[in-house]
Amino acid sequence: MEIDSEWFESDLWVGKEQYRAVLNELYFSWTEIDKKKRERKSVSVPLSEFIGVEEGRVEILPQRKVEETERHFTVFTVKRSRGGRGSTGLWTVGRTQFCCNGQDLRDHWVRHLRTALRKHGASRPRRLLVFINPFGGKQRGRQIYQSLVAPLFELAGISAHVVVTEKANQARDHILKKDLTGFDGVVCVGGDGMFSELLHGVIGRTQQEAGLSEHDPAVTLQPCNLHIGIIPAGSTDCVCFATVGVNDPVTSTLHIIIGDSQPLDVCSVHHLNKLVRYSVSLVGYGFYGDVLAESERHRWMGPLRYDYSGCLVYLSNRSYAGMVHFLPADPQLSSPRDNTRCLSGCRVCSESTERLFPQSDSSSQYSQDSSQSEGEWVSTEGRFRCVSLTCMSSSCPRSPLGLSPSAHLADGTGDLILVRDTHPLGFLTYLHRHTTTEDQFDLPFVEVHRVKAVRFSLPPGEEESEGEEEGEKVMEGGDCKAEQEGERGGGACRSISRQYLTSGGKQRGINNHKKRDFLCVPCCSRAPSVSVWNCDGEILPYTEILCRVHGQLVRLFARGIEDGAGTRPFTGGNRKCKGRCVLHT
Ligand SMILES: Nc1ncnc2c1ncn2[C@@H]1O[C@H](COP(=O)(O)OP(=O)(O)OP(=O)(O)O)[C@@H](O)[C@H]1O
Repeated sequence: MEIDSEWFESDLWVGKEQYRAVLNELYFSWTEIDKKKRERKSVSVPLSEFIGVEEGRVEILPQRKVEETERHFTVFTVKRSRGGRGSTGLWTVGRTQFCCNGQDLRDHWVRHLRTALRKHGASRPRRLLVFINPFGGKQRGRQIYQSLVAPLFELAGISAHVVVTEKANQARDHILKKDLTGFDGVVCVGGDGMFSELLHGVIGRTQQEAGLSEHDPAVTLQPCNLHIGIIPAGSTDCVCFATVGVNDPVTSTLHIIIGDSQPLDVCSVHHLNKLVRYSVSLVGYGFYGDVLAESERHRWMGPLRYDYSGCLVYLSNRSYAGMVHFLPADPQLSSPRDNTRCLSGCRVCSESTERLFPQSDSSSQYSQDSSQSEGEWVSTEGRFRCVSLTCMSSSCPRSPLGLSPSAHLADGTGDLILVRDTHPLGFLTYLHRHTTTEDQFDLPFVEVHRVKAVRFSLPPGEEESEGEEEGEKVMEGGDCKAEQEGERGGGACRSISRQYLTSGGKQRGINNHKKRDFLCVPCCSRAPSVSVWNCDGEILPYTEILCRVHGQLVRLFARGIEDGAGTRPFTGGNRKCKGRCVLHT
């Protein structure tokens, strides 16, 4: 029966059918034996997608139920949910109950399967630090964790230390300051805001340990070893959607359990020599900044505020003067208009690994005082409807292909989209194309560039005043000191955005725009000459910024979007995404 230590096979029963089951070094498979049947059922599960094995007849979800019998064992595997057009990206727990002809054989199977799992699961996490935001989304974080995630972690033999947060930035500070020895990863149960906390914590901690200053825009940041997992439970789960293909807690849990690893580019945002924030999806000025800022004034409206603000901002018909300098990426490697999609196992991303950390002295390139003459920087100026930098496609339910459909998750570049001032109908066409498959870059007033860095400045005479900035909030470890800790919906920059709006923008030190009354009604207020930056759904306190893409800086427990699963709508939560990914009009 036993061939060698890797192989094991015997006859087994599933229900009333008899099967020949085989375990080899890569697969566990079982094939129907009935000789009369023409088409015999055969199932083969790669060990990499094997979750666990239990003695007896066992159910895990929706509730754990165990029927202890001597001859049965139950295996749990990843099961892909299939729709009409193939994989949907949604994973469920596959469960098969096997019956043996005696307890000895049952015990042999359980032992062999557990040994095979241990052997092939070297990259799987054993110990995780989990942060639950009890107030995220529909406030179901705790329930989602207890009913869907914890039982699967237990089945897979993962031990989790759980922290239910009591205030904003607790997760970030915990990661920055506490002993993390023995943890293989950190997981958040919440939305994009919680993910951002983990992102800042993990990056900050790694740089601290490497003795690197995050405030130096020229420094080559140390890639982070600690993986980040996202269990979607927020009102916006765009990062999860973009890296897994769906926002489903069970799917994300299974990606964590099997130790999937998706590297992710991160964009650092600096003002002078201060780190302002990290972003993984959108850094947007003009329209996207205005929509976010405007929506903050209407929080009382709930999710409707995004649609309302989108319409209001569109009707206000604004454009902003600015100077954009960018460092183009190598056009031989990929292009934002090459009609490719970054899918699981993406060739462009995997080939980029070798060239991501060049040993060049690039400090002068990233200085905010650098001019076009230095290096390969390109400059352009004018009036823009919006200036957007995205490190991923930023697809979301309203924009299934995203802000930049061919952007890559981990190739060390971002896509810079410049939408120049145009007539309202032209801009509406641009916005509308995000919701269809029409090429949004095929418009005369739109430019897209694949870049490694971007610097934005105001035209001469409109610069931010340095003196006033001294008294402003200074970012430490990627966030603002002036945060209002514990505030629901926290995030330092969110509190800034409110302060900013109530103070008419004075604290940002904009020279020429003494009072910023933002939008009153579309045409009754004098148009401001500066907008604000929307950085993954948070308002930045500076206008003149330097963005730099750090290739594969962090790793998520994910594998990118599997082929055929890219355009599935959100499975839960609502359809708002705060102009983090794409507009709400
Ligand atoms: N216990 C807490 N109390 C208040 N705020 C918290 C708490 N825990 C985390 N936060 C903050 O709440 C913010 C939003 O959380 P999260 O992203 O999980 O939910 P969300 O519903 O998607 O949020 P939103 O749509 O308001 O951004 C995060 O920026 C986080 O810093």
